[in-house]
Amino acid sequence: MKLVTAAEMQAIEESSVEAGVSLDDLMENAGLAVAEAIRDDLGTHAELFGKRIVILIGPGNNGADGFVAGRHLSNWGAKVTAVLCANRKTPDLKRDPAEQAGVTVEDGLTDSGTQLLQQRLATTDLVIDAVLGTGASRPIAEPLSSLLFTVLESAVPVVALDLPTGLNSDTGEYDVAGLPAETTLVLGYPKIGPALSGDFTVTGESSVLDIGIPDGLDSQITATLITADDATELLPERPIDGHKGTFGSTLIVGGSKDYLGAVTMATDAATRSGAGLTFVATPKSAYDRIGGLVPEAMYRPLESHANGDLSPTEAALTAIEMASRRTSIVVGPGLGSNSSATEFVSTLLSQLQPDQPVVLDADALNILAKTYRWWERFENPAVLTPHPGEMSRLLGISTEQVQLNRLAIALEAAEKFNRVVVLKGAATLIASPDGRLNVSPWVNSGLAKGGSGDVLAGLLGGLVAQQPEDLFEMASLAVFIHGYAADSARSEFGETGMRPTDVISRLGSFYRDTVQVDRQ
Ligand SMILES: NC(=O)C1=CN([C@@H]2O[C@H](COP(=O)(O)OP(=O)(O)OC[C@H]3O[C@@H](n4cnc5c(N)ncnc54)[C@H](OP(=O)(O)O)[C@@H]3O)[C@@H](O)[C@H]2O)[C@@H](O)CC1
Ligand SMILES: [K+]
Repeated sequence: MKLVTAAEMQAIEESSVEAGVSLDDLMENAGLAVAEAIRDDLGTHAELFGKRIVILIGPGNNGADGFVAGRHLSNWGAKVTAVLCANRKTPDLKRDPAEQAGVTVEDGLTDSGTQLLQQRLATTDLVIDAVLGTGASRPIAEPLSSLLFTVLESAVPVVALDLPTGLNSDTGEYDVAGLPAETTLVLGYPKIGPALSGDFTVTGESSVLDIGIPDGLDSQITATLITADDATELLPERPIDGHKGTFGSTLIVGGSKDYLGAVTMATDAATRSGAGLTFVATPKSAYDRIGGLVPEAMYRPLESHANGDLSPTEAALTAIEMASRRTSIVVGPGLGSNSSATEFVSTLLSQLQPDQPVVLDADALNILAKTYRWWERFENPAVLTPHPGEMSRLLGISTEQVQLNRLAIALEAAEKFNRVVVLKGAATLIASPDGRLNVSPWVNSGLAKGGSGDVLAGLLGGLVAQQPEDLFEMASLAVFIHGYAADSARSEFGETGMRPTDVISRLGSFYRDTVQVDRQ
């Protein structure tokens, strides 16, 4: 499912006009679709008759849509009052027809406006928020903030038209002076901001309404929300007569004397990915304590000094030998980033067969961030899986800068490094150097715990092992499956109580559920 930015929606509007569907057509379609959705939600025309509806009208086209919806609702028997929450341009083309259809227009901007609205709300069944849509451009100020607060206090149910006022369509940032909705009726395409924030307390339940945008214009949209159907399509084939060689093999390079859990979780996750074989290369100091912990995997120690640190040159030779017949390699979980680990990673990456796909996670990313123009030092196709802190180090900017514009940052990093980038966070983003961008539908604070990233890296390594040509697709699939399993862990333990190991044990559930659907 495509997700639009405000600028893309604007461009689509312009292309619609060129294709013969005018802005007026779109607004008429939008207003009618909103009115129909409200009527259908109530059940019948009879239910709508006599209902008291207040429409909050803003300064732009969102407000114009509100007038069109009000016109239809009034024609169908509702008692509609449009409350002006901003000055509107004259002539106000959608206002006159609405008034002719019986809509009462009141000015919310006068001194007595808020008081009048307060009285009216006492007998109002429904508020339609047509104040701001995709054109919101600055913080909400007086007198609008008081008007919106009056509505919020009244506890009358709110239906937002296109977006709840205060919710930024691109970033998902929410202005606390805004108006949360019970329902959001989204026009044409879902907006990317709400998907990125994942805060459904602001949008309530969303549905997307068809407003008659001509077909074929969505190629202008960069971002796609990954749906369960998309993920099902991406699952690597599992031929009935396949053997373990059919499903590829992954090598996980990680662990250190100080960090033992990360590589174990990545390995455990890889064994639930469907890959045929999982190998682990871990420093001798770690091998002595965790070697064999995941019984399905094959472990080998990497040469270490007496103090437990890697012996970089010999260890890299061993890892390269182990990597030689593997169809994917994961580097990073728990590896540490001291000088031995840094030299080891540099040597390993520069000597791998250049067509071998690599998943770079955790400490591998911190090591690369310290390496001058690392992206030119090896040729291998790769997926990088940074969290915002790791991304800030990779790009040399602050974490706040990353968080403020995650979409652009993910795309910029993918293009600059010429690698697939998974920018983790609420609604993880997957960006490809060719400009494609997928958005995870999962938002789950239960994943904000040490170990979640290791699980994702191992799962991804195992998926890439099965389909090494399709890094963007496998990264998107891994993020989806990881989120799906985490959702199941959340239903059992809650966001507070769930652990990364609970996610691992549920990684198989998406395959199981999908296969069951397939066979029904
Ligand atoms: N694109 C499409 O295909 C279609 C779009 N459609 C509809 O159009 C909507 C977008 O319309 P829009 O561009 O007129 O923007 P909208 O949100 O109504 O308001 C912009 C106005 O608000 C003002 N303003 C900004 N921030 C503010 C603040 N904090 N407090 C107060 N004022 C503020 C801003 O002022 P400015 O920034 O210019 O100073 C400007 O005057 C879209 O959501 C959908 O409903 C459909 O009808 C048909 C198909
Ligand atoms: K709105």
